[in-house]
Amino acid sequence: MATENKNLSEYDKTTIPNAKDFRFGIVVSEWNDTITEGLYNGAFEALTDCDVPAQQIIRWNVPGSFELIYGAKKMLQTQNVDAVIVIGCVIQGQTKHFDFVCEGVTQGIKDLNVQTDIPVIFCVLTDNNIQQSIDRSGGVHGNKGTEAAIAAIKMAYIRQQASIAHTFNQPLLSSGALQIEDSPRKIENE
Ligand SMILES: Nc1c(NC[C@H](O)[C@H](O)[C@H](O)CO)[nH]c(=O)[nH]c1=O
Ligand SMILES: CC(=O)[C@@H](O)COP(=O)(O)O
Repeated sequence: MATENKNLSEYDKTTIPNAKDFRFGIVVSEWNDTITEGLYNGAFEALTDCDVPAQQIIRWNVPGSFELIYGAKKMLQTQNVDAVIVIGCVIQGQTKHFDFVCEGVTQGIKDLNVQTDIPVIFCVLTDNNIQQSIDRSGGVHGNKGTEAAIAAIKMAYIRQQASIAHTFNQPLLSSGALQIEDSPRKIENE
């Protein structure tokens, strides 16, 4: 399904875990800042709508989308957060630079998700033109910042529940609910 068939701002609060105790880092690229500010506002408003206190949302700015990688890495290393959202807008220019920036950021953020324990949510528009960016940052297709905020809450919850499940050696059910048995299973290979 392409974005044009899905409004990025739609979410069902009944399907979203309790986020009031989570802390979120948001790293925002200053390139195409009219777009990235719109994405940030979508993310911030969705987080607060899901009961995340504003004081639990940390924002850092970086020059461009390529710097989102380092900014997110330092956020993870120095801040007590449950998830990080990186926000950028890369728009095709006259050269191949677009390709390298998009690929570099994609791979860099993927690497952070593999190498660290904190989920990093990819809220980077990679558009052919400014109109596509406008449409996806609060325009006709909704706001990708909103989508990213909801993803951040859900991934922070999975991280939290998976940690508890591991501690008690209990299964984490597909619903995301823990199945804590009366007496925790004997830990294998004790
Ligand atoms: N053209 C865009 C860029 N380019 C800048 C790079 O992201 C980076 O800051 C520079 O290469 C220095 O390392 N960045 C965007 O976010 N969006 C663009 O459209
Ligand atoms: C993504 C970019 O770096 C690009 O917008 C820069 O424009 P150009 O390719 O014309 O130098």
